[in-house]
Amino acid sequence: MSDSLTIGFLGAGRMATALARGFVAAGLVTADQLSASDVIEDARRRFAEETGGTTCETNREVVERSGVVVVAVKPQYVGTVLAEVQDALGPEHLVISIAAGVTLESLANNAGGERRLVRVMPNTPALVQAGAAGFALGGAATAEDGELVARLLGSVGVAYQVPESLLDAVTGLSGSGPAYVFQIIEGLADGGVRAGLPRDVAQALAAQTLLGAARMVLETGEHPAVLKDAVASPGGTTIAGLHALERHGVRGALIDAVMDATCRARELGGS
Ligand SMILES: NC(=O)C1=CN([C@@H]2O[C@H](COP(=O)(O)OP(=O)(O)OC[C@H]3O[C@@H](n4cnc5c(N)ncnc54)[C@H](OP(=O)(O)O)[C@@H]3O)[C@@H](O)[C@H]2O)C=CC1
Ligand SMILES: O=C(O)[C@@H]1CCC=N1
Repeated sequence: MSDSLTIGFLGAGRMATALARGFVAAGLVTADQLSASDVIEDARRRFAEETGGTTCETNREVVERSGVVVVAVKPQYVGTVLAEVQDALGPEHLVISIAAGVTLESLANNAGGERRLVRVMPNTPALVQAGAAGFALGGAATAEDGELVARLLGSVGVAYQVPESLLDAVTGLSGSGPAYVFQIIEGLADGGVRAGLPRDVAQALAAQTLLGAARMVLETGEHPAVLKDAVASPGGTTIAGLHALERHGVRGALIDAVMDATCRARELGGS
């Protein structure tokens, strides 16, 4: 933990709260090093309750209290928020935007080209230290800024530095991905209930199965197809289930989901 690290969120919504809670749970900061502003009083109250951080009435106040300023409003409000705080931002600030699609160029236009800017795409599992994020540094960001961002995101999951051109793909895959997986868990649990299991048991088995399978991919380093083949006995149950998934085009649906979300991120960024 660094006592001098102060992190302020402009926008105290779901992603800001997930990151802030994750940073505290990881021991990276204590609650008194966090602050957030939001136009919605309820969002400020929830941020304070869930993170223990300070909430401010204005975005400027957050900027004045913070070394790291995280822009966590919806993409369409990023320009307005940055323009509002532009003259409170100085060389002492590292500005991190987590907004889908919003480019470093657009951030620089609104925050000032000389500002140290980093574009990040996190995801909500940061809340439970299982986040997956990508980031790209703006022109004025230093190598130390990159290290700090890697440390921040690394404290709540994994983080990859990528060329900015790939951040929309990161958004379509891991930024939006938790929602796809929640839908898959819901569907598996429904299947379990359909087959006669109690709902709570079905949901726990579904979620644990995803967790276990994901850990096997990460920890064995095997190709998922190899691990899949090891589950499927000849003429057995698994190949019957896999056949159903193939009939319904599950892999194609997932590829489409990532591509559609990536395209939407590009649209949000104006390209
Ligand atoms: N949720 C997720 O899983 C992820 C989100 N992101 C990105 O994070 C950003 C925030 O998303 P999310 O947390 O889901 O959104 P939320 O709507 O939960 O949070 C954004 C908050 O900012 C408030 N806000 C709007 N305008 C201002 C303003 N001028 N000053 C201060 N606060 C303001 C919002 O109010 P209002 O509702 O009126 O807008 C809202 O409470 C987005 O840009 C999104 O692309 C990135 C990765 C994952
Ligand atoms: O749905 C969205 O636009 C945001 C960005 C990635 C996840 N949630």
